[in-house]
Amino acid sequence: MRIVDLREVTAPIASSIANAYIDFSKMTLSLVAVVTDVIRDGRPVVGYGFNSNGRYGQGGLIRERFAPRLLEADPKTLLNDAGDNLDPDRIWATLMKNEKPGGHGERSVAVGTIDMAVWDAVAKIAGKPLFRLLAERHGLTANPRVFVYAAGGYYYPGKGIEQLRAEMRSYLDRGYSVVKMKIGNGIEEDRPRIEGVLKELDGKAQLAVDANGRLNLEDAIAYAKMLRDYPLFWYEEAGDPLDYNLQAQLAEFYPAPMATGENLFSHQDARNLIRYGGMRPDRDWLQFDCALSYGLCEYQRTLEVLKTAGWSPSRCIPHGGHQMSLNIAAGLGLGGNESYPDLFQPYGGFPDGVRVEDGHITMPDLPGIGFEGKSDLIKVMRDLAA
Ligand SMILES: O=C([O-])CC(=O)C(=O)O
Ligand SMILES: [Mg+2]
Repeated sequence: MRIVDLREVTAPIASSIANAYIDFSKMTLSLVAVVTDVIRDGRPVVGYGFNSNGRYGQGGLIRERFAPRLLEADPKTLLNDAGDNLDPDRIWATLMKNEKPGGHGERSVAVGTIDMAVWDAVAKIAGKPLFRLLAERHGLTANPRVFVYAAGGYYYPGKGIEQLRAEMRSYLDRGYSVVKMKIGNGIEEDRPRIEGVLKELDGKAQLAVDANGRLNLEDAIAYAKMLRDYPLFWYEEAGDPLDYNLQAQLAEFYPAPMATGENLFSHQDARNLIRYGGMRPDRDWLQFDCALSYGLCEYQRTLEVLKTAGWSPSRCIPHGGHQMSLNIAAGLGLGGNESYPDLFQPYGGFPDGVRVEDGHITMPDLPGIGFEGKSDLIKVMRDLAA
């Protein structure tokens, strides 16, 4: 049993949306295929992975550094003790050989993308949905019903409050109970946007707001004072992701739930947020996204760090809207997952036929991560592996 190839293609996921920090006019992602010599149902098992939006494709790093490391390794060193499957942690250690600690950034995206494909292959070789495999490995009971919320509400050229309200209405109509919109371009602009959306929701769903790290301490506090007039689901990523002091100070001005963590890419950074960011385990939310942060092998270490600090995995609702985090949520008891109903296709979203009901989806029993159940996505994946 061995990995015979690792392929990468950098693909566009560009759109004309913008948050308070970046626009997505040149956004890309890496799609990878880990091809094995294991045969299931008459064809070789191929694991697939991609990074989520917000960081760009990592073709250079994957092709120059990580794929060669994996393909040059003695295949036996990448297997589990029983020799009947690949071992994700041994593969992870091989990928990260001769990498210094610290400075977690783009390489964490490259490794997270490959790691997703490896776990997909491992669950397919085991013949199980990844969420069931994960639950078994951790001695837990899987729960295929997962909370999801609808993320959107971007700034968009020429987009007025009426369009924003219509967008949010469409999420309500599709079964979501929590929706999210962007803020951070200025209180004068954002207050009427928030009030318009709340009016549209009319108490039938809750609203989360996301500043994408745009605000300095003074502005983050000014926003906090404005936002606490409204019953929000959460106030997300007010300031720079590494400014733990800002996050900690904000709690004095904002008693309601806050969320952050999508731009922290290692368990060490997650631990610093918990140690120094003043995050409150009884109400705040952690959004670490394995596809940007060294993958599920690292995410399991992050969950250990949280446990040690007294945090439940149910406080985690990852960023990114991909099926990998849906599997982790269903298998390891996270609080849910993000979803972008109208963006980043064909990568994000759910297998065909999966519907949102009362803000939840139910995972179908598909081997691996479940990409084979999403016809537009598996088509581009198979094109890469062909
Ligand atoms: O706009 C983005 O970069 C995505 C984002 O923050 C989120 O989904 O929370
Ligand atoms: Mg965000």
